[in-house]
Amino acid sequence: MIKAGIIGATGYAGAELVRLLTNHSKVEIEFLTSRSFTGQKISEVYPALAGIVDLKCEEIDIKQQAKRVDIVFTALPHGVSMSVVPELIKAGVKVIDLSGDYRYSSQKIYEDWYQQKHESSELIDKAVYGLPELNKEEIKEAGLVANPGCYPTSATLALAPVVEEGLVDSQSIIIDAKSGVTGAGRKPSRVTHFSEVAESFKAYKVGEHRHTSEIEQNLAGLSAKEVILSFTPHLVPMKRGILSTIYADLTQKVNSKELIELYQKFYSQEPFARIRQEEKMPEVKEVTGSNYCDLGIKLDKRTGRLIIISVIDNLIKGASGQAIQNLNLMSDLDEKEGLDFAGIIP
Ligand SMILES: NC(=O)C1=CN([C@@H]2O[C@H](COP(=O)(O)OP(=O)(O)OC[C@H]3O[C@@H](n4cnc5c(N)ncnc54)[C@H](OP(=O)(O)O)[C@@H]3O)[C@@H](O)[C@H]2O)C=CC1
Ligand SMILES: CC(=O)N[C@@H](CCC(=O)OP(=O)(O)O)C(=O)O
Repeated sequence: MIKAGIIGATGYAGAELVRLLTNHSKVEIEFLTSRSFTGQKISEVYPALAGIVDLKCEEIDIKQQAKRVDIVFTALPHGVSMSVVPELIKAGVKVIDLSGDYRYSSQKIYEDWYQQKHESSELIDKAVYGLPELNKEEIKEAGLVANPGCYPTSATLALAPVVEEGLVDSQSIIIDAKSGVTGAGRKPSRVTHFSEVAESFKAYKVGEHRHTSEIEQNLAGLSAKEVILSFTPHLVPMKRGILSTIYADLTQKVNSKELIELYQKFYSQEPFARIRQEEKMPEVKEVTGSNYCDLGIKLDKRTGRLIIISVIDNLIKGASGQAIQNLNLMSDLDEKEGLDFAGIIP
């Protein structure tokens, strides 16, 4: 059995890791950490786990915790992850970090967009970006995986096939994405509490969200040309899910059938990317509770513009499910282990 620890287990991403790992046949959870709930059982924090995982939350103590495990998930806010990851790596433990701290190959881009100094820049070159559909072989060999952000997962999977083929103008891309409120984490805030969010719908960080740079980095790796795009995130009154509507100008004439075939070919070996063939576009509820990213592709015949709809569950394919997919690859297991289930119906 692979022994795993989860640091930041009482947050939404950490708790989702706990929940999903209870169905993983090759992983045993060895420890969980939290500051606010030290000494309490995770099943007291989340009664849904009662009788399934009753481990007590511990304080972070890397020296002794690193000896007990093979792999650690760090589900901490960005800026905090980089204060624990170096010690874990030094202790010889594999790490999957869910924050933004190790997602960038350029320290400067990280510091510009996250507005903070990178405290462990020596690990930037060692970290592998954990998007299995694009980076599988590197992830298999990695000691430190930087799990992607939720919006970048949805947008990158939607655009990768056409950007790689040079079929879209890399400066014409517009990503209009909407997220459920769990994307902002469990910590309460004025922006996310019920009466602020319910029955409303708003754009935020317009023209300046940090995920713009992560998506650009991902697509630049596939494109022969510079990628500069517009990304606007929105908050919608639902708990989970992201729907991205993406627009891009085509560089050459292609028809809908050819586009769908391109996507099917690109993702033919990928168990968690599903391409819609029919007219009906994917909906958030069709992936909620699952690790799938569903993609709908449409050519707007009047404008000749490509429109892509991409849906994921932000806590699963956008965070904890993808982290388990990465663990499977790093551990030479079936990529689908512990994740092979449909979303919740309806
Ligand atoms: N929510 C989502 O949809 C996604 C989240 N992510 C990333 O995953 C990470 C976790 O996110 P999420 O679970 O939503 O966030 P939460 O705010 O829900 O949870 C954060 C966790 O970290 C702990 N924590 C917070 N501050 C500190 C600190 N200074 N020292 C030690 N522990 C701390 C919290 O517990 P306590 O305060 O008790 O210590 C809690 O367990 C973040 O980096 C986030 O950006 C990535 C993709 C999607
Ligand atoms: C709805 C909401 O607030 N979402 C978060 C993104 C969550 C995520 O993926 O963030 P990381 O890059 O920090 O891991 C945000 O916009 O900041």
